Formats: sequence, structure tokens, C-alpha cells
Amino acid sequence: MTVAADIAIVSFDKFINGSDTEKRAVAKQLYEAFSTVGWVYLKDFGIPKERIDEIFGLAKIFFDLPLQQKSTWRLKDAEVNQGYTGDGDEANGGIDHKECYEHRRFKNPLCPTDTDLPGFREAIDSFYGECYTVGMNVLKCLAMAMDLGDDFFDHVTKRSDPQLRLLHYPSIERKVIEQEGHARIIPHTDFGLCTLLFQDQVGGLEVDPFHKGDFKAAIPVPGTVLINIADLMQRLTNDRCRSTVHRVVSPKVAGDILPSRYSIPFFIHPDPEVMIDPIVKEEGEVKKYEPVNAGEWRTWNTKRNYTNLSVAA
Ligand SMILES: O=C(O)CCC(=O)C(=O)O
Ligand SMILES: [Fe+2]
Repeated sequence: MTVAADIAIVSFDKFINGSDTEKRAVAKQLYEAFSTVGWVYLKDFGIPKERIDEIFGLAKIFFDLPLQQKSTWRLKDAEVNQGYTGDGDEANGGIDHKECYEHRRFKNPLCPTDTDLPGFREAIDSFYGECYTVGMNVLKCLAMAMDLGDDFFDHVTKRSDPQLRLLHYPSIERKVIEQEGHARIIPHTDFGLCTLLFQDQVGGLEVDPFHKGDFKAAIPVPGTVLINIADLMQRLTNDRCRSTVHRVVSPKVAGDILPSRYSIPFFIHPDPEVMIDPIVKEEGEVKKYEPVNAGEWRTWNTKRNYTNLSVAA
């Protein structure tokens, strides 16, 4: 049996509603988690449960549509990275069994209209805004905890265009997922600044916190959203914050057929023109990474993940 990962549960209430001292105390708790395991379960983060349930419900309605219809919104360009990707479209060194819908901040030409799916676009846009607020507050915590100036990340996220992803792992035979090189999503790190991750109650998400091939379950905790550090934040903080490997495998349920699973990541990226150059804070500290341009980094990593999507080449 897989052991549960040691991921702290932190309340965001005092960050949203508390005094400056209370805000800083929450920031410290987040930083502590991000600089060890790289993940935290955030509760009391200000998005009502009903809203999250509504979005999971809409994801189910969307993915239940016939493949032919979903394919009319098929993602065409890895750089734009918006629309539907089917099972097998995204792969990077292994085989994932999943389908996704990607939604962006400014333009969503491949989003179902009100005629296709009444209320879908409006609900997804509002949820996007709510996730954005949580995400920017998480970045503010990091700025506070690292003494970068509280508004440090405001300057690198003015045109920030995070990616909201609805994810569906279809019900599938266990023996298919459990073949060598297959997974619901293969081991990877996220490549932006940080990610918010909502998951349903099915399970199967695992984290390898210290990169020893020792995966531990990030079990679903009701009322929380997981937040994890991604590669650009690790680079920017010169390894103070840790972007850790994770994957989704079979949930711990009996039977030959696995239930379907839904999750909703919200990937936060800096403005495309920003250079991510490691911040050094101590006398004699050496930068562990070369500076990278955030926009080029995002495009390069996204294209790499869509090697199977012929139109994106
Ligand atoms: O479905 C999940 O819980 C994880 C998804 C994920 O890691 C990703 O989309 O990058
Ligand atoms: Fe991920």
C-alpha cells in the first residue's frame, strides 16, 4: 500500500482576512512546505465548494460529449495551447491515458459556445478569475517569505496568462495503465511558476518529494486545493523552492476496470518577456541556473509535451 506523502495542510484564512503579522505567518508556512516537499494542501482559500463542484460537473458534461464534437475544439497550436486534446495527443517519453480542455486568460477561440454548452464559457471564465486571485496571493506569500518586496511577483505577472486545464482520465482497464511506460499521467515536473491542483476523490496522484523514485500518495483531502512549485520558481529561487516529480497512476481500488478521474490544474506562468534569473541572497552564493526567457521556456516545454500532436509541430 502506498504511504501518504507528508504534505502540510495550511489554512489561507489569515492570509486573506488577517493582519500583516498573520499574513506573514501564513507566508512562512507556505514557504516551509515549498522549500521541502514542494507541495501544500491549502484550505479556506476563498473559492466556495459549490463553485468547484460546478466546474467538475461542467468538465464531466464536456468530456461526455462525442469525440467527434470535442474534436471540433481540437488544440491546433502548442504556442497558443488552447482547446481540446484527446487521449494520446500529449506525451513526453511515455504514454498518458487522458484527455484535456485548456483555457487561457485572454483568448479562447476553441471554447464551446453557449449554443454548444450553455453556461460553460461564463462559468469557466469566472472560475479562472477565482483561481487567478488565489494564485497571485500564493505568489505574494513567497515574495513575503523570501523578503523580495511584497509586490515582487506583481511585476512579472502583469500580462500573465495561466492555463486552466480540465482533465479527464477515462475509465480504463487496469492492465492497460499498469503496462511499463504507461500511466494516467507519466512522472513529470510542471514547468511554470506554480500550479493549483483540484482533484476529485478517486485518487492516484503520487509525488516523489526527494527524487529517489519513492512515490507517495497525494491523497484527496476534501476542502483543499493542492499547490505545487514548478520549474521556473525553482530556478528563480536558486533551488530554495522545490519543483518535485509527480504522476497519476491506478487508484487504490479493487477490480480490473479503473473508475474515471477528473482533476483541474491551473498553471501559473510569468509574463513572456520576463527573464528568469536566479535570485541569490547570500554572500558568495552561486547561481545554479542560466537565465531563461519565460515565453521561450513555455513554448519550448509545451511543444515538447505535444510531440504526438501533428498539427503543433
Ligand atoms: O491529475 C492530476 O492530479 C495531476 C495533473 C498534472 O500533474 C498535470 O496536469 O500537470
Ligand atoms: Fe503536473
